[in-house]
Formats: sequence, structure tokens, C-alpha cells
Amino acid sequence: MTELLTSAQMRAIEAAAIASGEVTGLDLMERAGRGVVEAIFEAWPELAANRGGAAPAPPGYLGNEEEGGGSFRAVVLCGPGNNGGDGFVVARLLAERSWEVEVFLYGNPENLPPDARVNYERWRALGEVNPLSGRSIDIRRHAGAVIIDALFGTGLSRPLEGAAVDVQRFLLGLKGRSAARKALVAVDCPSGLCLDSGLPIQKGAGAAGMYVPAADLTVTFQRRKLGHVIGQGPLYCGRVAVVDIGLDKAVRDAAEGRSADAIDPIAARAFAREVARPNTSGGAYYSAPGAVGLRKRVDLHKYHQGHALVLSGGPGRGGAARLAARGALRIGAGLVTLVVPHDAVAETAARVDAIMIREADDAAALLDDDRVNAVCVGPGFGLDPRAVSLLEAVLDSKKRVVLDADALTMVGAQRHLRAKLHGGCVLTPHEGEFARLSPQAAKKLKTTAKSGPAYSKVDATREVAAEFGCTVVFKGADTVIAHAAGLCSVHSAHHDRAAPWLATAGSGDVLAGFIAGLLARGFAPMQAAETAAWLHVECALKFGPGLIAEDLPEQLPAVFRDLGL
Ligand SMILES: NC(=O)C1=CN([C@@H]2O[C@H](COP(=O)(O)OP(=O)(O)OC[C@H]3O[C@@H](n4cnc5c(N)ncnc54)[C@H](O)[C@@H]3O)[C@@H](O)[C@H]2O)[C@@H](O)CC1
Ligand SMILES: Nc1ncnc2c1ncn2[C@@H]1O[C@H](COP(=O)(O)OP(=O)(O)O)[C@@H](O)[C@H]1O
Ligand SMILES: [K+]
Repeated sequence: MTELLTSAQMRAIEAAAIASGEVTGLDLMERAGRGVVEAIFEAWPELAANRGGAAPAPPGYLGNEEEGGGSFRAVVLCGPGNNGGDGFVVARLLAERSWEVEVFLYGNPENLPPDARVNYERWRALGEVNPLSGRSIDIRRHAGAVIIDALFGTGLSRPLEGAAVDVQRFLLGLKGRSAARKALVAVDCPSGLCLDSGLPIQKGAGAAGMYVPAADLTVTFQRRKLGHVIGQGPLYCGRVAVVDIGLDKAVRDAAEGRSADAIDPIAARAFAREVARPNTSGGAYYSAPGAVGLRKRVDLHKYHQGHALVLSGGPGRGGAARLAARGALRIGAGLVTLVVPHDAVAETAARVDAIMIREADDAAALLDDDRVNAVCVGPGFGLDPRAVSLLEAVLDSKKRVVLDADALTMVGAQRHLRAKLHGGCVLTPHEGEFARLSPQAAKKLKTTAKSGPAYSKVDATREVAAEFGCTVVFKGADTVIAHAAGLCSVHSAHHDRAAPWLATAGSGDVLAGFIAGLLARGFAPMQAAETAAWLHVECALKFGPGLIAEDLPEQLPAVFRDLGL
């Protein structure tokens, strides 16, 4: 499990580590700056070539004919806080490697915080510091340079203004000619981005207030922050490198509630986590008793792998439920039964084999059957009175249930249904369905943030999970999963897990089926949602472009094989 931190958590962890005497702020800043330099060399190994001594002949792209060429170049943009302090360290370390480094400061050096001030002075022993403005950066001189954005990091509290905006516009190529830079490297985050939400802090809606140039590489410290993985963060940040600055123990102490005063005592619940590759052990043979993993135990027959019901709509509308049922079966539920209205039985029977079919009139009996231990309701289900009363019966049964699509619409609109939700419910809204569940949270999420931290998808998901008392899976390229008690995890399908092919009709139905299948296998709601979200994206990655929803469950055997199951 890897924690995803908010800015406040990172600050508290840093403060706790410094207070414990294990490390000083100056040490952390030095490690941070060094980490940025190392991450640059890792990303562009050709830049690691000149270590001290004479400058090497420049590669073609770095050549500056007017000046006769020379060493590698960096332009370091430093802000008024410790993010700027990291920038001064980067400048010094690159200059020590014979880079040509030009440093700009946004703000007054007198007002720099102490550690940043120390590093400002250390840099001043090597070179100049220019005041920052869009005009002060000469486009021609810096062609081919690596630009380091160390203006603002976790301390961003309001929209950029003045020279900071000028320079952002310059970097965006909005002012004059865009510099043909080698790379834009952001320290902690591209400045202007809120690290809690992945949303820009801006004066107004639309382009008028937003000048965050997208980085090629963002280097952050110890752990990713939420803003790197949710909202627009992944698009602005580019590749994100995480540098160890020696705070690993401090992070774990905080997340496991062992820190002293500096961190909230309910910290363990306050920390979000990245959804990880699932546990492939499980069952009494493989891990602690009671733990559930993906591996099936050799001594169990199908009735021990659970029985999932998938409730279907009427004739011509059963496709979504069939996709969910196929997903539930492939992910390993022992039995899957489609529950269909009488007039849709023939049509359904023509389309499925291993999946069983029962008429909707039998629903009450099925819900009374203790062997049925998970239900999926919503995909293609309908909103008519029959659907409402079936949903009511499902919720009254207190069985673990995935509510998707039409079921979410009904729950959003009907207070009495909402009152029946319980801890075994998993709601899987996309953005539109989320707005129906909680118009207030959706509105806050869409409101332009004029000060930081901005209200985030994590805040919104947690809020609705707590209000409804169940697990909520707020889908999207950034899928946020929250439990009523505050636990929260994020699956970010970006960079090496980018699966844009998942934006295809019916893929959400398959996800609902995956979750229901895992619930049937005994996974707890949160664990089922996390595991299903990971497998869903893994199936999409396995198939690649051209994917349609039907393909997703069919990738599971290969994905399971890759997991060593
Ligand atoms: N927390 C940690 O553990 C570490 C933090 N480090 C660095 O320190 C950074 C955080 O430093 P700070 O807390 O000083 O925050 P920042 O350096 O992000 O910025 C804070 C300063 O900018 C001002 N400010 C905020 N928004 C502004 C705006 N729109 N226009 C003008 N001024 C604005 C604030 O009043 C404050 O003076 C991190 O992002 C990271 O780069 C690293 O040195 C390593 C360790
Ligand atoms: N760009 C994307 N990258 C990764 N996953 C995505 C992307 N867009 C959508 N998804 C995923 O695809 C699924 C779509 O679900 P949903 O919107 O309910 O579709 P449908 O109702 O057609 O089944 C969700 O699991 C969502 O997380
Ligand atoms: K920055």
C-alpha cells in the first residue's frame, strides 16, 4: 500500500520528522534538490554526460549557434517559499556539473523562509539571481534549455499573479514565440496546480484564469500527492518521479497512527492510498486466516465461491446485465444467475450458457436464499415501479450489492431507497450519476477554486460515502474509491496504466459485474472495489486499442495467469 498525501499531511510529516531531531529542513531540501537532478538524468541520460571539468560539445538540439554552444543549460525559476529553495539547490548542483545555469526569483530574497534563504546564499556564491518576469527570459538564449519550475509547490494558496503569470504564459507559448526547450521539469508540481485536487487554482473559469504549463517530468518527494493522480493533475504533471528524501518512516508512522502530536490521531483513515496490484495469495493456505485473495483454494467447490445475482431489465435491454454477469462469472464467482422478467427469458436464454437464468418472479425466493451472497443491480435495469420494488427488496435483504446505472438514478431520486443503503452496498457512479447522487458535492467539484486547497474528487467521494454509509466508486480515468468510515483509495489510469479504450459503452457494466463477483467470493466491499478497478484496467491494457466491453471479461484468464494464479 502506498499512501497518497495531501499538502497538509506532507507538511505535518516533515514537521514531525524535523521535531524528532532525525533530520533538518536543510537536509530535506538538499535531498530534494539532489533528487530532482538525479531524476532529470534518469529521464534524459544524455544530460548526465558532463560531470565537472570542461563542458562537452553540445548535442545538436542544445547547440546555440549565436553563442557558439557550450555546456548544457538550465533556467531555474524559483518561487518565494521552500519550493524555490529546492530550485536553488538544483541550480547549484547543475552548475557544479558545469551546466550553464540562469536563476530567476519571483519575490524578495529577504522574505525567503530560512532554509530557502540559506540555499539562495549558497547559489549566490556561484551565480546571479535575476528578478522574474516573462520578459526577463530571453527566448533565443534559452533554446534547448531544461527549464526548472520551482515557483510553487505544496504551499500554493491563491491564483498566480503578476510576473508569475507572465512567465507561465511564456512557458505555454502564449506570449511571443515559444522557446524550443529541451524539457520542462516541475519541482513537486507544475506551479499553479493544487496538489490536493489536481485542479488549477485560478481567478476565474476558463483560460482567462489558468496558466499551468504541462511539465514533461514532475519530481515529487517521498510519496505522490493526491494532485498528481486525480483531476487534471496527471495531464499537467507529465511523468511523475518520486524521490526518497528519508521520510519513509515518518510517512508510515503517520499513516499508521504512530506519530506524536503533529498528525491527526485519525490519520490512518485520513490517508488515501494508491490501488495496487492485487493480493494473489489468500485463503487459509496462503495468508492469515480470514484473508481473502484472488487465488482459489483447492479444497473448495463452486458453492464456496459464492453465488451472484445480476438483475436484468426487460426484452431488448438485457445486454448490460449480461455483460455484468459475464464479468462476475469470469472473475470467479462460483455461480451467477441472471434474474430477468418473464418476457425476456427466451431472449436471454439464447445468449448465455454458463450463466443461469431465473424469472424475476423468483427474486424474493432467491433473495431469501443464504447461498446467494452478492447482487448486482442497475445496468439496463429500468426505472419503472417494478424496478423500484425489486431494488427495495434487494436492499431489504441486506445482501452485499453493487448499485450501478439505473439503480443509482433511483437512489438519487428517492429518499426512501437511500435510507435503505447499508455498509454492504457499493455504488459505482460515473460523473453524471455522481451528480444525481449528490448535486451539492458535484457542484463544489465543478466550482473554480480561487484558493487552495481546492475541493477534490477524493473529498467528494468521501463525503458521499460517509453520507450514504456505503462504499462509493467514483469512476473515471481517476477512479476514487471511498468507504463510509473514511478509507479511500485511488486508481489512476494514466501514464503506464493509461487505458483510454475503457471509455466505451458497457465497460462500466463489466466493472459492476467484476465487483459483484468478488463480493460473492467473499471480498469486503472496499477490497472488492479496489481489486476490480485494478483488474478492469489491466484487462483493458491487455487487450489494447479496439477494445469493446465484451472483450474485458475475456482478458481475465490471461491477466490471472500473469498474476501467477
Ligand atoms: N514538506 C517537505 O517535506 C519538503 C518540502 N520541500 C519543498 O517545499 C515546498 C513547500 O514549501 P512552502 O511550504 O514554502 O510552499 P511553496 O514554496 O509552495 O510556496 C509558499 C509561498 O508562496 C506564497 N504563495 C502561495 N501562493 C502564492 C501565489 N499565488 N502568489 C504568490 N505567492 C504565493 C506563500 O505565501 C508562501 O510564501 C514543497 O513543494 C517542496 O518543493 C522540500 O524542500 C523537501 C521537503
Ligand atoms: N479515459 C479513461 N481511462 C480509463 N478508464 C476510463 C476512462 N474513461 C472511462 N473509464 C472507465 O470506464 C468505465 C466506464 O463506465 P461507465 O461510464 O459507467 O460506462 P457504461 O455506462 O457505458 O458502462 C469506468 O470503469 C471508468 O472508470
Ligand atoms: K513547482
